[in-house]
Amino acid sequence: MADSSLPPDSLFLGFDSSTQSLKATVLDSNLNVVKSELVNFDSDLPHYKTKDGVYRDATDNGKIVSPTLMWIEALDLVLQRLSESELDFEKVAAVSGSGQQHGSVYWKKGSDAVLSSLDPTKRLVDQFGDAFSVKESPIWMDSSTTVQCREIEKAVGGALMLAQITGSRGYERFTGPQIRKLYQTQPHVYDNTERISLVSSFMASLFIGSYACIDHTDGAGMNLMDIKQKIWSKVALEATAPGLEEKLGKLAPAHAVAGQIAAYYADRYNFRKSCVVVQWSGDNPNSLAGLTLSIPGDLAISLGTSDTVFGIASEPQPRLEGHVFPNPVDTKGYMVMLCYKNGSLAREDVRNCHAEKSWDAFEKCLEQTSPLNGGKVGFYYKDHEILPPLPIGFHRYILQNFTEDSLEGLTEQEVEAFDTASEVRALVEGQFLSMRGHAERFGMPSPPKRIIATGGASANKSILKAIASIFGCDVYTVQRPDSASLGGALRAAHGWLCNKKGSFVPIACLYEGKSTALSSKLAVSAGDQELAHKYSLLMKKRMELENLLVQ
Ligand SMILES: O=C(CO)[C@@H](O)[C@H](O)CF
Repeated sequence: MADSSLPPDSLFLGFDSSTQSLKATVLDSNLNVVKSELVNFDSDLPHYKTKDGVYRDATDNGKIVSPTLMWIEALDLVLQRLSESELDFEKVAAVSGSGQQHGSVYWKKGSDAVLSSLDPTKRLVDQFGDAFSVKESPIWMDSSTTVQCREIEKAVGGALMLAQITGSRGYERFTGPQIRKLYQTQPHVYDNTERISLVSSFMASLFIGSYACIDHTDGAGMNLMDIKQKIWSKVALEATAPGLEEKLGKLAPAHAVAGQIAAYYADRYNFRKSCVVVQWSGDNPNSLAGLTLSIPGDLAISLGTSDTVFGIASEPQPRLEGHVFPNPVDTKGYMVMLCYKNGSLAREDVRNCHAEKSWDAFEKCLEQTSPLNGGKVGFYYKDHEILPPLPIGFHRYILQNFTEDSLEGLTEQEVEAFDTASEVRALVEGQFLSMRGHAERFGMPSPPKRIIATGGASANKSILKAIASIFGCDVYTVQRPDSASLGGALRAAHGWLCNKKGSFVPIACLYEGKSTALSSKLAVSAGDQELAHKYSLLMKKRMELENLLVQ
């Protein structure tokens, strides 16, 4: 394996600009976490008046956005907090990070001049007040572009064709449909936009003081990039909006250096001038890196604002469900993923409605109820769901003649509510039964060799037990639930090493054989296989009920 030595006294700084917060993680050259900071948008930046980091526009069906300047001010604040924690910025050799996928930032004409002349005596947020043609960025929770999805699909030859070209069929949250909606509804704003960034490349641009490229992995979350050739797809661009390629700029590999850190950071925070900024990428791709997911049979489940299931694949096999992205840390491989919108916010909603707003009470409800929930099956869509594409709504069924061992003669009765404890279990089992059902439909390993769980809810043992029972495999966790910012720091080190070697170096050479913050440990052993079989029957019934809801 190549020499993986990182300079002994160097640090690697990773960020995660997600839906609700901006996190920072600092790794030393042994890949141990030496510092971490977090800025929560709602509580630390209350003057933006977001809820869970977003604005839900009640009038425009499904429109969900976030104030672009809030993300910038969060960066000012997290750097200030790192400075107050006495981080020696001079030791930082490389910076990288992750951004929530699909979100888009619209730079007004002339803003490259602002980026390239930042005044170190001022905060960043005080210098970008007039830099954006769109002040509130559409983000991944938005579901207002169904029309644009169908138009783009039709123009390229259908949903499956778009998936085969770009890795996904048209999805409302994807950047291409969002751009098309802007072009159609605000053409003057579109014309006045000189660069369109993803959240990932937007944050990288702030660090290098010029427009950063979009990377091959996050670029696959746009319905615009050819995932095999890793170039912009001409047919997809033309189906979306005119003159788009010029506004997107060039693509680059996720491990490439986006640029040298801007003088602003050396002057204001004492970063070394030679500090490199490695391409940022999407949050889930960074989590894949942070979890060191490299075994084909493994699956990761990330329990954050969104819930995602992802793994690696050697060949892209896009379908009408799910997503395929180039692997951010393997130039030949791919990442496969499912995404759910009703993740942590749905769990919090059920906790608040049925478990006294307490995670302890939530956990007690799970412990007081039995696996399979006596045949009580629920669908909890507080927000418009992605998988399956269903509107806001709650659906509850009690399976009649439920024997756990057979679907024979099984009928279902729809009800308004379950008892409190069953509501909690129905939500949890419903989320993971759906994941298992759609993972199998997407061709993901079933059962997986093991599941590595990350994200806030991965600290909840009862939830991990449900995952182990439903998937019938061991469940591992990592030391830290913030795998995206950890992945950002690891990718900073990886990109630094590739840059030093002048060629791609397998990321495993950084951590193989070492015990680091990236190591995972067994949290819950696989449930008994008989129970997993019973869950497979319940899953089949649930998928039938879901199909009826979708029709
Ligand atoms: O839309 C998603 C992935 O496709 C979400 O997981 C966002 O990346 C969350 F920020």
